[in-house]
Amino acid sequence: MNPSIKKLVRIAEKESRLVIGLMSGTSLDGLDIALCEIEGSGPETEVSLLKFVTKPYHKNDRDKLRKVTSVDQVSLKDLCYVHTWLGQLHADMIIESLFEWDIKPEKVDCIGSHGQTIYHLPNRDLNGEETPMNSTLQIGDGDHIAVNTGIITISDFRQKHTAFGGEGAPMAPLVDDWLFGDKKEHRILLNIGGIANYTFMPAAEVKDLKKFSTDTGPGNTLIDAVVKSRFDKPFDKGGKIAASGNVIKPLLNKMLEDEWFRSSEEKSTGPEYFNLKWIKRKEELAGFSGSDISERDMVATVTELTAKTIAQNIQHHLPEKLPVTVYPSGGGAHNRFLMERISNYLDQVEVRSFAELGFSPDAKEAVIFAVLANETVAGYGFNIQTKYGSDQNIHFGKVSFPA
Ligand SMILES: Nc1ncnc2c1ncn2[C@@H]1O[C@H](COP(=O)(O)OP(=O)(O)OP(=O)(O)O)[C@@H](O)[C@H]1O
Ligand SMILES: CC(=O)N[C@H]1[C@@H]2OC[C@@H](O2)[C@@H](O)[C@@H]1O[C@H](C)C(=O)O
Repeated sequence: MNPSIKKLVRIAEKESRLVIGLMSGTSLDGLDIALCEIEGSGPETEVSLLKFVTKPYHKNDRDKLRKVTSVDQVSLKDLCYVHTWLGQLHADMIIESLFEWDIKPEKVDCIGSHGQTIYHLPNRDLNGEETPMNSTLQIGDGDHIAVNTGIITISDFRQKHTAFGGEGAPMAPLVDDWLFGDKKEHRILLNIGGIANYTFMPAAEVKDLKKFSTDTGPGNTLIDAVVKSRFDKPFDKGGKIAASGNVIKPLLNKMLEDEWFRSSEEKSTGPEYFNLKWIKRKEELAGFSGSDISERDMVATVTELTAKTIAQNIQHHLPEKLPVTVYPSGGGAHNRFLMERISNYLDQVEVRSFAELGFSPDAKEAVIFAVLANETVAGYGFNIQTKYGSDQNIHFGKVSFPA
């Protein structure tokens, strides 16, 4: 037997595994690395987060990634190179972190790597011609991570989802209830990354309510884009700029009329859709020209749009008056003004710190990819509700061996 397969079987049979989860999000701030001890699989999965770090991308790294991420035109030469280079960079970051934590790579059973989404194209894409299939593309090659760390690596999780007719996102909801569901409390896990998404997990004791999850639209992506282009800062710390501006109502209303917000089913999106060009189109539709709206008012307006679209989506899917607790994660949870605005719209919910669920909110997505990898190696997989996938269990990701 291939010795690598033999090793994989041994790992699958262990009672608990040491798994590294990796997430490189849309805001390109760095690579999140979560070292987890995972016992069991499926709904019985238990995770202890042993170590967590975000290894920041240097400016040069970020520039390389920006050249190929969410852009319409790309040089194939750049793309080919960045795919390999990023796998190598992630491997280096893992080795460096393990060294800093004084943990030998041989101790780690496997890595679950999300990679970098460079384009996300659900067929509902509304920017131009409709595509007949959902597609999405993540780079940062798994073989390079496996070879350069010596650790079995599972990567490219989203393709199987699209192969089964799904949009390839959001995937966190697949395991959110295993890790964070509660018997008595109705919970919402709200992640505000570049894009915002949430999972509504009804209390397990209540049988007639269903889990629901979706992207809600922009998280930090429009706020960051405006702040970067008009203030030359990476983001609006604490939402201070937004708090000092006025919401331009006619523009906000034009934005809210966007077709993407209309459908109330589970859906996904990305910065390919919500970006500066999108804002410019809405300005024109509302009868403004580029210089009519002050920088601060523009940040206030896109912050209000973000808050309102998150809150409206949640409200639409919650049974009236149901008491729900929201646990926010992702960088946007640090934007105090944005969080205040969301709470303002949602009077039936209580907001509590995600840390009460056991670990830092910043680690959540990396932990999710550790759990998805654990499931690929040792679990029964997922019965997902897509066009073709409701009567069989499927696993996500591709396995790369170090040799
Ligand atoms: N103190 C803060 N105040 C306001 N915003 C903040 C703060 N800290 C982080 N953010 C926001 O969070 C962003 C980073 O969030 P995060 O790391 O969750 O995104 P990501 O993982 O790249 O996104 P995604 O989940 O969409 O892939 C920053 O770009 C910024 O907009
Ligand atoms: C295509 C892609 O990378 N989507 C990300 C992104 O970041 C947040 C939101 O948009 C979500 O759809 C997804 O990530 C999380 C981890 C998910 O799949 O659940």
